[in-house]
Amino acid sequence: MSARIPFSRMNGLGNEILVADMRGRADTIEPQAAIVLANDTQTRFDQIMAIHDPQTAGTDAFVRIINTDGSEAGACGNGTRCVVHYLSALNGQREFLFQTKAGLLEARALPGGLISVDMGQPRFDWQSIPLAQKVDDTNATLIEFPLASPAFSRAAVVSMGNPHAVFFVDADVNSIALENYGSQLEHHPLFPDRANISIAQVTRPTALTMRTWERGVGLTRACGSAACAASVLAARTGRAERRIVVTVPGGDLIIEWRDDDHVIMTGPAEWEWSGTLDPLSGAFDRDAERASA
Ligand SMILES: N[C@H](CCC[C@H](N)C(=O)O)C(=O)O
Repeated sequence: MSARIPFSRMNGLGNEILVADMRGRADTIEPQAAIVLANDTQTRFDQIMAIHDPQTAGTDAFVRIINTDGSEAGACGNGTRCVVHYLSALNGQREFLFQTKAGLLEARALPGGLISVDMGQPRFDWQSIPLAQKVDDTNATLIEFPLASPAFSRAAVVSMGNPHAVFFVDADVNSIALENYGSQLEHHPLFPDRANISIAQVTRPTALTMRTWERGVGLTRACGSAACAASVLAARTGRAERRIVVTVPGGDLIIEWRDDDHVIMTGPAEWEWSGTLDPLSGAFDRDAERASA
């Protein structure tokens, strides 16, 4: 019988996150446990952020990112802010260095409650995204996806530690039925590791609005790494400045693509409730309600 795992149900602008504290343990949350948690209305999640003991000197933790379908990702902006909120509430620490399977992420709890994450440098070369074949990206090539929809068919692509395709549109993103095309595009043969699919409308050089169909999840209310991807691609294609407010269904993020090529994402994280879970069965219980952390 494995000891139960402390976890917190949180969200980053409505991106539903379970933060599981696996530190001091050698086990993981088994796939069947993740399926049970994903199918319970109380614990359904877009991602599980599993905090493990550091694997590299100088880092605070190794963080595994698990999507609803059990697939693992290399980046999760909203989830990383939730991990900062969780750890900072435990011991007051405000500066963190996390390792994920895509690299290192510096993060900081700011005065006033917002959290900023250095999401690293964007990767534009086709092998890093990855794409199944070479695509000339000298001008951030827009790749043609002949779709039934007249609303969008040409995407720019980038990796933020995870693969993103962003379709820039002139229409209100809430008027486009992304759910009708998301799965087909997520699984497009050009994306050997699948891809996160976003539609984005640049409304001013310093503002864009977007929605995302997430790889391994589907439509979500926010996707932090997609907000970074859309901002970088908007700047790279001359649509926007390098510091921009990104509006997603769950709220606003501030994204800055710094001159040192690092992409800084700043936004909130919200604690909802805490409990413990069984890593084998996915059975869980909730702690007595307490004031928000
Ligand atoms: N579904 C994404 C991982 C989570 C990204 C998103 N929740 C974020 O805030 O960045 C992927 O498979 O690449």
